[in-house]
Amino acid sequence: MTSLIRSAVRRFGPTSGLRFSARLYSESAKSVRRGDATSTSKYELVGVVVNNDANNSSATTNEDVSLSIDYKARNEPRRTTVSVKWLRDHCRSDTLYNWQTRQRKDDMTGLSGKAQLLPDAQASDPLAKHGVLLHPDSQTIQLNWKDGHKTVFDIDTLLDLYHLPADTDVSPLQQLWTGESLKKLPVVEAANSAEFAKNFVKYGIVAVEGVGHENGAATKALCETIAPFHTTFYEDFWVFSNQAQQSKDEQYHEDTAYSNEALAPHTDGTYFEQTPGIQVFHCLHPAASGGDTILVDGFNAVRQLHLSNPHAFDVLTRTLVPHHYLEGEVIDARCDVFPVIRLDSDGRLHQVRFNPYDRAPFKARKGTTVSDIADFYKSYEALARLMNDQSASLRVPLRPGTVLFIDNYRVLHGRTAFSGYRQLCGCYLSRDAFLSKARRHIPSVYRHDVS
Ligand SMILES: C[N+](C)(C)CCCC[C@H](N)C(=O)O
Ligand SMILES: O=C(O)CCC(=O)C(=O)O
Repeated sequence: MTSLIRSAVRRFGPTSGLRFSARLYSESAKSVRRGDATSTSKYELVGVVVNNDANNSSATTNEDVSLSIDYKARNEPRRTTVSVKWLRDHCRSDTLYNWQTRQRKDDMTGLSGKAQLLPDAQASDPLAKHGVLLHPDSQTIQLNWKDGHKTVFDIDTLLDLYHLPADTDVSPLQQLWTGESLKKLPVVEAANSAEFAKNFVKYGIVAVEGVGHENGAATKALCETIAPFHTTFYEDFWVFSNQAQQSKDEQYHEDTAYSNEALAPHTDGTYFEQTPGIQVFHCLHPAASGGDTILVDGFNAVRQLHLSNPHAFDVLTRTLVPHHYLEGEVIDARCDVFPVIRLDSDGRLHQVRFNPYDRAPFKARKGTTVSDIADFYKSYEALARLMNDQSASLRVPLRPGTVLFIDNYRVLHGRTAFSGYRQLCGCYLSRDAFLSKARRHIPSVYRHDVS
């Protein structure tokens, strides 16, 4: 079956095939890309091959059919192959897609039966015999389905929906940094503002100055204007120090954060399934010496790892690492369902969960070999070295009045050892709630380019 179709395309050749099909199919299909109809195409549709990928190649109604689409990107010939099920599922016709709400209308109970092309034995064009029509004028591909529905994709919309973004590993709104490139904390006038949101999304850190520091009250009030608390067993808001154990006004837990020891860069809450998304620090009483805050762009470090040691990157995106929080013998929290590097479905960096201190015992798992474990340690160590590379970190002596907001999905924090009494207040805030409100300030993060 495939060989027949291929030869048909080969006989006419993609371009001539296009001319051929142009002769047969003059109607211009309605492009499914909404918005500026005059936008110039990013791609040039060259040709299509219908592949019947089923073993029993005699089946004509087999749903294991795919289209290989030949196109040009910046005049370079490319090919992508897409299942007809995908094409039916992503149809943007008003019948199958609610353009008002940008939601599909189908309940997915019958995709297999619906994703069947309608052959046309009378057609002379080899593609049309399989229910596929090319419309070169509108650079579109039309699929005629057995249930009578017609799907039309313009080549740009199809490829935008189907392909991963250009090989960028972060959102275009994020700017990765090192201490050397960023040099200082991004400071904004007001917390609940567009500037605050844009800087938080861009750098993963942002600070507000001039906040009252007699106690934690002004900081807490400020945080409440930004997002709901992400409450945990640490409660909503805290004031803590290295002498908290002796103080009735400060929160104390059995954790090195409540000491004067140095803390290497880490993210908090790796032992929660939902990691606290925003970490807030306000130093109310600086140490006699030391106690500087260390900040590292974890996404930048992970990108360096991807470039220098792709195998280690791969290991850390797929090895689930257990973390826990213990108070004495009691395990207050444990999570072992996430890797250190979480990618989103586009392959972009979504979250770094890196806390060497809070890792739980690495249990021997079925199917995990000793060399897998050795591989993991080599990979984790490689990332740890990048996270602790001093040239990568931004060192900030937090002072009373300056409140620091950290994206705990991306930026790691730590501190240098210190002497004397050092008091901080802060909290975790809901990152989802914050980002959902931020959309009015940074619409391009959320607006559909192609829905
Ligand atoms: C922020 N606050 C002081 C409440 C928590 C301190 C404990 C942090 C814990 N080791 C972690 O990394 O998650
Ligand atoms: O004391 C600091 O500056 C940071 C403490 C810390 O890492 C934490 O509370 O998670």
